[in-house]
Amino acid sequence: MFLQTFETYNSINERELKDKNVVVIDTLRATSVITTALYNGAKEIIPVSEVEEAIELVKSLDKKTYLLAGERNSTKIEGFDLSNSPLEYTREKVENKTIIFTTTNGTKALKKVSLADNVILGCLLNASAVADYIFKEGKDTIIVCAGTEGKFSFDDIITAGVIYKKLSDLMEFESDDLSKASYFLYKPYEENLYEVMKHGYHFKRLKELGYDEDIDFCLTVDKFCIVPKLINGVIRKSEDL
Ligand SMILES: O=C(O)[C@H](CS(=O)(=O)O)OP(=O)(O)O
Ligand SMILES: [Mg+2]
Repeated sequence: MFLQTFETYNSINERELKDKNVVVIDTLRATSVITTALYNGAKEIIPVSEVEEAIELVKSLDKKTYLLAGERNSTKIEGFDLSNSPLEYTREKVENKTIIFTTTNGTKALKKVSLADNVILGCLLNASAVADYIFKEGKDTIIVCAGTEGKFSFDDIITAGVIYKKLSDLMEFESDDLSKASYFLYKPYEENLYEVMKHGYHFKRLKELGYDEDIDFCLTVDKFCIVPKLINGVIRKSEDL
């Protein structure tokens, strides 16, 4: 098995994704939100790139069955039901709902890889479940970090390093330099991820906005043992597919 890591989705050549596992990471906060929503009983999440697309899509849906969710500039979009804070995705709110979801980085990364035939979502919350999935699938794997505003983002690369470490506990594999770099960046801080995460632009931005509880939640390793999977533009728990 060969593991390759991309620091953002911009540099992805979709033809490289065929017949591979693709893991999309947006730890702060989109893939953490999606993992939490599915764990709390959401039926499915439909990622869309643009706000207008989300609003158009729900016109054909029964209002009782869906929620409009996401952010722009890290804050809830006017008229939407939920923001991009995982703490809002409680069972009471999301159970059995279809969530139409758009964010700045994560949903764009998901759209970019949507033609691949095996796309899963990773974050710190489900890192071990993702490593276990990759191990069982046994296929060459590409980790796609959403990044922040098209650039390298600490939070995503550190998460890739955590998944690398957990995968190396399960199997032997070869990897590219960025995969190795993600591991060596993470390893000295494995007992306290804050000590490295706190230097990241995205972390600092969310902290300045007062999203401390979101950060604490998203930096919790292995809170959930589920793996979200994107098939035909819809994300559901892989365990239910
Ligand atoms: O809401 C977030 O955390 C970010 C938006 S920003 O980069 O902080 O403006 O969106 P995400 O798509 O979850 O990275
Ligand atoms: Mg992010």
